[in-house]
Amino acid sequence: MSVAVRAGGIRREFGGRSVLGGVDLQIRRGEFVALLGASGSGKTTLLRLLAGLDRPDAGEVLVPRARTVVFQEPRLVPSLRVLGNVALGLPRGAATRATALAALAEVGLAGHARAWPATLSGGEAQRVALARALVREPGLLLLDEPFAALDALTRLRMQDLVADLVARHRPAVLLVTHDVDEAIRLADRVVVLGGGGRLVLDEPVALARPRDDADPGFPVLRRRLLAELGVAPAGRDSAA
Ligand SMILES: Nc1ncnc2c1ncn2[C@@H]1O[C@H](COP(=O)(O)OP(=O)(O)OP(=O)(O)O)[C@@H](O)[C@H]1O
Repeated sequence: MSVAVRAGGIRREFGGRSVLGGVDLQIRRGEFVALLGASGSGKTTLLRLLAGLDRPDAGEVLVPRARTVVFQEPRLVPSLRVLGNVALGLPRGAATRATALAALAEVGLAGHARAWPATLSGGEAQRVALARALVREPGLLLLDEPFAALDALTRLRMQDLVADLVARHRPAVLLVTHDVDEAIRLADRVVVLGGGGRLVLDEPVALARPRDDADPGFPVLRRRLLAELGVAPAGRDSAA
């Protein structure tokens, strides 16, 4: 399978302080990679470099031309209705309207096309942000803790929705998350960014889908990742 993302020797420092100390990361087309790491380890910095929102001090970043980012907050334009937000930046016309409506239907919000962002719940607004990202058929979808602000039940539903959408559209995905279970549930591979701003673990997730922690492999991988993150002593099953 061909490569969608090729990042090699990526370095980034801020004010003389090294944040990324030489990151090498490849993501194949259609592959879902979750990025874990302690707070401040540089996850968002790496995501921003792949998004083209920032430039590395050294190293090479090759990414698909079509990239979209979904952030922790939905970042909808309050003065545009839901449909206008999904179609924002696309050529106006019947074809765009039809694809934007189809994207809204995919996230279960076909009935909200004419609603204003202020009237949406947090989960609904984030689903609009997902529709806006997917309507562009990106080769690379970058998700920066997109479910972190949602309640636990909504978060689980959103994870299922993202799994479905990604299976259908097959973009390469980089998901930044603090949630080890979320990473295991969704990703084909989990990578961990360590203290020196380098990837210290790159682990395939070889569990059958749909995934849940009744699979004996789930807690084994959870323990391994938590130990790598320094969150829990190896041997404990429960998530942090
Ligand atoms: N534009 C910037 N200017 C100065 N420092 C920055 C900038 N962007 C990031 N940093 C610093 O780089 C470090 C890594 O930040 P980053 O947001 O990438 O970490 P993170 O792993 O995503 O953290 P978290 O999990 O808490 O969101 C932090 O110390 C942060 O203060």
